[in-house]
Amino acid sequence: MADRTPLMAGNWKMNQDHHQATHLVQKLAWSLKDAKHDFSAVEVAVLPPFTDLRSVQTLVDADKLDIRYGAQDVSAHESGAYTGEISPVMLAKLGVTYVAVGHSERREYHHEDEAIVNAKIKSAFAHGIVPILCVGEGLDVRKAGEQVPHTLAQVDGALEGLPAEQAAQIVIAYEPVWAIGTGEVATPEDAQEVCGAIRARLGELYDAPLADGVRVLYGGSVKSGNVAAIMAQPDVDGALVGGASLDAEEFAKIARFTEHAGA
Ligand SMILES: O=C[C@H](O)COP(=O)(O)O
Repeated sequence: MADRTPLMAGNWKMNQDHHQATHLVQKLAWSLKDAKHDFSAVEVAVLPPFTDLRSVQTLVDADKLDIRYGAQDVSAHESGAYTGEISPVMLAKLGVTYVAVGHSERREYHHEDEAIVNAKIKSAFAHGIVPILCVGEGLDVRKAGEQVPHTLAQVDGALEGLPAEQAAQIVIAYEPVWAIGTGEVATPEDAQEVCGAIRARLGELYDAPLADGVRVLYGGSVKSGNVAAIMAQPDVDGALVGGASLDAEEFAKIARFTEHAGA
């Protein structure tokens, strides 16, 4: 198995103004420093709202923090008459490493389909930003036992036409919609079933060594108390954390999941 560095990414969603963002990142950095966190062993990233990114960049640069940061969405276009959208060129200038693409809240409230997700992934890569592709099923699909084919269809659509050198860098987050913000965490076996299927599909679409190197995250009500069991699964390489990432100490504990296995 490839040596995949786990990634813990905090998706703040529409929370925290730019002053609060600075405090939250500072507190997270302190918590991780106190714990002597090894960022080469577990990577830590935050995805604040667009309006916070400049403040986070300034703090990370000034304090030389090892915390990475990213955006929650990106336009498929570089510039032009797209009111309200944010260009990948602008994000690259802000030093973002990652961008979430196709989050279920974007799919639901902004009607993003596979073609848009695919275009946004290509737009991010064209400017050196690594997409965190979000996929996952709703409750109806889960009840019908169709979670794997549903999620793989999303993966197929999102990756269409993506060259292997880009696919090799992508991060894919499996987030069952019924487990997001509900406290309903999927069992570790549920997470493994779909994360393993995603990796197998990458092997079919590209090749096994490429699939072996791609990080597949789980997201949905991840907390310090359940992260270790999820991370023990062979095809889960990290977590996309929503609510719990707004609490610096809790998110630091999630990043330090190896310390509280069995908690
Ligand atoms: O992007 C993060 C996911 O939507 C999970 O959110 P949550 O941890 O609040 O359930």
